[in-house]
Amino acid sequence: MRATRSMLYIPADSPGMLQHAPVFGCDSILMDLEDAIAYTEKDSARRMAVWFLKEFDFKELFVTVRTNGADTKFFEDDIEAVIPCRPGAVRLPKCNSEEDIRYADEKISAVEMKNGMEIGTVKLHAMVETALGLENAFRIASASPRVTALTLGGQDFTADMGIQKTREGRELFYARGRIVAAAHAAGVASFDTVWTDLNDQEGLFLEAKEIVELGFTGKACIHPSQIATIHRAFMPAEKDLRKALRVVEAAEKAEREGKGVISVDGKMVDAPIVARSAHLLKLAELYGFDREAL
Ligand SMILES: CC(C)(COP(=O)(O)OP(=O)(O)OC[C@H]1O[C@@H](n2cnc3c(N)ncnc32)[C@H](O)[C@@H]1OP(=O)(O)O)[C@@H](O)C(=O)NCCC(=O)NCCSC(=O)C[C@@](O)(CC(=O)O)C(=O)O
Ligand SMILES: [Mg+2]
Repeated sequence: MRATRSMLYIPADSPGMLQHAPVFGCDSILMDLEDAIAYTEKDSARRMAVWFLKEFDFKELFVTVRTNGADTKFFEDDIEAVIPCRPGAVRLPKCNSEEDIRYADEKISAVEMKNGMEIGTVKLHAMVETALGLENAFRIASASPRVTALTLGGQDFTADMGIQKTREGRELFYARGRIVAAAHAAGVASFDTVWTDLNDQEGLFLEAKEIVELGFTGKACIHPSQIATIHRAFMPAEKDLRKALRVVEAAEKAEREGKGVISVDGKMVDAPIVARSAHLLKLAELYGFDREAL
């Protein structure tokens, strides 16, 4: 298991930004060929992406490439160029139905086959960015075993809905809840959308906390300064970790003594509470928490 908390978008036509990617401390990068790239720069951005994927040492970073949409004239060229470079995943924008996934899957498989790669080598992260995509979220997530994540594109989603994106984000509450549940039901990861105000770290933190509580496994970002804030939001509070540890230890002791239901701090503890506590500790350890330090 690897942490997927922070995913830094880097426009694929920015070698200056790309070359610094391994020093920022993010869990992964999203090399963008879609909306961060001007229409006239698509070909040169694609060439730059290929060069970096082949020649540059991204160290431990998981590298995802966001291609242009499956319905654009750039998509096939993107897939043809990028897949042989074996990025960890391709992020497919504006997925409206399982048909988009099947189409992309077929194209990727064909390129993998042509290049002697095992089918399914490059994973697919499906972006839900429209009301139609949201309605089809579970079908999108389960359309192919290649899909390993559902992701929300909040800017496009609000534009599609004809609503405003606010600091509080109430307008995305339903979409977030639906995406996270659809992803979980399909057994894939769920990644939240970007926070665009580079001068509002508090707003970013509150939003990141909320999406962690909803169950998202990661959040995209657009600037290196946002990475630490996202990581802070993903780390459970020390008091919750202490409580989780007490619950897990009490449950282990009860099992040794052949006891059924137990109580911790005056509250009943049953199997789902033990499972939640164990999960919280496991996540915190994945994010660098040392149980012995409590
Ligand atoms: C916003 C800005 C222009 C500001 O630049 P500025 O240069 O003014 O910033 P400064 O503070 O001056 O930078 C200080 C130093 O950091 C370096 N630096 C900055 N950003 C860096 C970075 N990302 N990676 C590495 N390095 C970086 C910079 O090079 C400089 O380095 P140096 O010169 O050496 O000192 C820049 O950040 C940027 O381009 N961001 C990515 C934008 C992007 O990809 N958008 C598309 C994805 S979202 C989308 O499509 C919505 C979505 O589809 C998706 C969804 O939600 O998932 C939906 O529908 O919602
Ligand atoms: Mg978008």
